[in-house]
Amino acid sequence: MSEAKIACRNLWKLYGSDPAGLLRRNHNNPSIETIRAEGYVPAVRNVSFDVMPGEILVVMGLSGSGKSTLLRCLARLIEPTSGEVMFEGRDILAASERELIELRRHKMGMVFQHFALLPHRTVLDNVAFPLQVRGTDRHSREARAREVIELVGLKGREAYYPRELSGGQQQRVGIARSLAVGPDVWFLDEPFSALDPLIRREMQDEFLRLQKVLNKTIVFITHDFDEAIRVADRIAIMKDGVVEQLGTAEELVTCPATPYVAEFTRNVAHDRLLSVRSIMAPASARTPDAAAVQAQALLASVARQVLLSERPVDVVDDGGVLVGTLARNGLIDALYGKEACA
Ligand SMILES: Nc1ncnc2c1ncn2[C@@H]1O[C@H](COP(=O)(O)OP(=O)(O)OP(=O)(O)O)[C@@H](O)[C@H]1O
Repeated sequence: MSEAKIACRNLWKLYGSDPAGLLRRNHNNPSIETIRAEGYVPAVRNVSFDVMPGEILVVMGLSGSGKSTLLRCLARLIEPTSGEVMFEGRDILAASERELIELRRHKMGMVFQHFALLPHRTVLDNVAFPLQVRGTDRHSREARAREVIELVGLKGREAYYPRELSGGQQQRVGIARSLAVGPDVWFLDEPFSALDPLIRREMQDEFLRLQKVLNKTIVFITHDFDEAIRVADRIAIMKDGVVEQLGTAEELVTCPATPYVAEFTRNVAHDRLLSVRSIMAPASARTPDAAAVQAQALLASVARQVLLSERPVDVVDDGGVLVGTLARNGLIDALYGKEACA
């Protein structure tokens, strides 16, 4: 039995007059050429993956690659054409409308790029709104709203109206609102895309800080690979509705499965992404050198030492135990040489 929080299997979403019929006529696996030739839009094609509890899965891809459709299918805001979506082991495609509403109200939080705050309500009322919808009494919902407002760093602005806040602050209100109901799962569709780069970075840091405290299961859409690297545990790269590769940022960068993935990851500075552990050579047990480097350190932070050392540098884990060595040529190969993909 899978322990995944969310699992989708063979998920399809095609737009057109009779997408289910198209799938049936083509053994549930029509080619993209057939789909297009018959006048259908291939939004999501045969996508399967698991999102584990506490994991941040980032979905990336160019505009139109199917990211939002996929995300909405996971929450069943859009009805998939076929396939399976399991939420905590429950088939949500079999859930009734009432069960779905309950699930979304209690278990799912959503934040979108253009988060529609209610303009005539204060920050406090905006954040408390989902609880009001749920029927929570005023005292409890306001207490909870104040708690999450503080969590996102907006304490003191409870009585402001959205128009009195900056874009970043408004997005924080959106985030607080989605957190008010205490969801287990968070769906974030380009939550920071509308913000300018500095604020965006600040929000990413804030988001990571929050996630450390909250430990949600998160599906996060972005079209920015730098953002993906910063926030993701794993990244799924989509093209024309298909997940071309799903893996850690390191895997995507060092072993891109397709030219499209390679194109996405081409400009990533390897030394700021790869850890010593990912390229070190194994070592047999012995006492490490005093100048050993940490296995989880980024290559950028150890490059000088390794390049200036005549001998391979020892690598130790958190506990100071020798776990490998890193030689100058190993570092040069990883940064400038040909990648070694298994
Ligand atoms: N209601 C709809 N009817 C027909 N086609 C649609 C509909 N919604 C989305 N599509 C198409 O499905 C494809 C995937 O769209 P989707 O919005 O999921 O892409 P995306 O990767 O999220 O793009 P963006 O980054 O621009 O938001 C696109 O070709 C889009 O035009």
